[in-house]
Amino acid sequence: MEDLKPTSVNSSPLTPLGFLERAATVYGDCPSVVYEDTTYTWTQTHRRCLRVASSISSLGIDRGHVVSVLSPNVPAMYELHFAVPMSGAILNTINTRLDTRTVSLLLRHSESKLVFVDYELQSLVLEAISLFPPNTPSPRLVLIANDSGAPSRAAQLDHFLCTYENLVETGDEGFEWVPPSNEWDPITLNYTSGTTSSPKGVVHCHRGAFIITVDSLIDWGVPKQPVYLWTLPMFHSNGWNFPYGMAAVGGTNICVRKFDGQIIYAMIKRHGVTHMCGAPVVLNMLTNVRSGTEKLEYPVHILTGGAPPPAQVLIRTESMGFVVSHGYGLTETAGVVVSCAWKGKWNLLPATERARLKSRQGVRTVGMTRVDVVDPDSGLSVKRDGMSLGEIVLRGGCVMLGYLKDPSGTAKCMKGGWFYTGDVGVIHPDGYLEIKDRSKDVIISGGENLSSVEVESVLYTNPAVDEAAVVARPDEFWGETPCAFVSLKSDVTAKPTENEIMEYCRKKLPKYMVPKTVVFKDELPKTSTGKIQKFVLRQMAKGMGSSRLSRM
Ligand SMILES: Nc1ncnc2c1ncn2[C@@H]1O[C@H](COP(=O)(O)OP(=O)(O)OP(=O)(O)O)[C@@H](O)[C@H]1O
Repeated sequence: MEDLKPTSVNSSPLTPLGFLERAATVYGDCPSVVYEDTTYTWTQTHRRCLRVASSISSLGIDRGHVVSVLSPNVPAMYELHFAVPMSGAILNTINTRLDTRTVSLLLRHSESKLVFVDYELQSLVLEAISLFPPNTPSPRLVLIANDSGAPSRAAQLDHFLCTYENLVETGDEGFEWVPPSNEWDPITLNYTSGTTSSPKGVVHCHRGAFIITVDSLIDWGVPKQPVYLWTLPMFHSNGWNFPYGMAAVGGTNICVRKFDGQIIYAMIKRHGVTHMCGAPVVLNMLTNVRSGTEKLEYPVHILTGGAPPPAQVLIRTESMGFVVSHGYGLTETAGVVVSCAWKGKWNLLPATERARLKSRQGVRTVGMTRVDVVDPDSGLSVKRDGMSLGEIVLRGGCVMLGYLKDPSGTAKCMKGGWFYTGDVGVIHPDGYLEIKDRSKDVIISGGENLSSVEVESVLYTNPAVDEAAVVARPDEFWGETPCAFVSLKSDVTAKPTENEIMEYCRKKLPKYMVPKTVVFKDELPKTSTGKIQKFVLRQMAKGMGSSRLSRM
């Protein structure tokens, strides 16, 4: 059999871009993208993407160039996920809630040649470019005009080449899109959300994007033609690659510019939404605007990840009629690579036990090669006892190529055949993995490693608590002690005191894990993807000085 080798017949580069043409053939007259009063079909979406890709090409954008997009989840944002790489370029979606200085830095770092800018974000981008040092080439700009198609009143059109719709109109729908010459060609550049550090430029290739897309559909059990509500920002890790996934299964993408709990329920009712994704904060939103007695008319599937979902939040969400799946991944893996694969027999367990099991991150998805938890010193696998802590390491086809222009950062996390996640976890005897913390968030009190996530999950069981985050506060004696930041539910009449919260924890946690400080806040600081910014809280806790001194 040695003479049997890969040939051009069986080794075409893997890419998710081909899903679009197939969707147009199979689902041509079915809805592809719905936004306010506009509905496109898959035939239209296919043609619009080809037109935009041809226009991008005719602007001189070529293989390997970076094209950035700053936009909420509107149809142009969806289409650009195909149109940009179809022109051969690399898609760089930028977090729309970043400050001017960071956007400026990212545009320079990526050497972006062309930037698509939603009309609401034009001043952010124009100011970001004005911060470029002299003699730095500026990218050209295309305006994604307001929803009626006309440039907004305030649009400073003279800064822009044209509008997005101009590119659609003047483009060629017979354009032969540029396939990757090699499946390892980059397709996307995403800057991490910066929960713990300054953003790093994660580069993924066509092959990785193909693998994660197909893998995520299988893992979540997405059927053909789902109705998918875009509650996850597409700028965040390319919406876990579901823009490509929806083309693969001919789904309907329901786009929304902004949303809250009420809007989500209205969209579910209006469009018959079947699937959506979101960080645990989205689950919280859903349970805060409705009482537990108002049930959904039919089950809606929600995939949550991006931060640990507290068991209590899972219970509340499921009791409203949502079917929650839980996945874990990083920008560096392009989406969910570990998930809490559900066993039918667990349905027979009481709700609290089900939620406890579901809050575990789980096992590798079928597309991943290996996942392990290793001892940071020896590099050996930790015991599968649900207690031995180690760092979560991953290996598989959708791990990034590396960080852009950062060989030392890349080498630090990709070594010895593993990607080191920086997350601390355990493996339970049944083989399911559970995150205990990020290495930077672990609290070391009196030499004891303490999981902030475990303390938080107890705080979430307190009926008065809306959100909770626990960080280290310096302590002269213990080194560090847990400091809890808590926001209370708006309808709480008898607000608990600091001591009452501590007393509550004392009943449920070992002494060393009980927060020694409780700070009440109206709201906890979050990233654009709804993750609590622990580094901000850590700074606040540090600013309070030693917990020991403050109690003297
Ligand atoms: N299901 C989950 N449970 C617990 N934590 C999760 C889960 N999914 C993701 N995470 C956390 O989110 C991290 C990945 O987040 P992301 O790639 O969006 O960037 P970030 O880590 O927030 O930003 P930065 O790396 O700049 O700090 C993981 O390393 C993990 O800590």
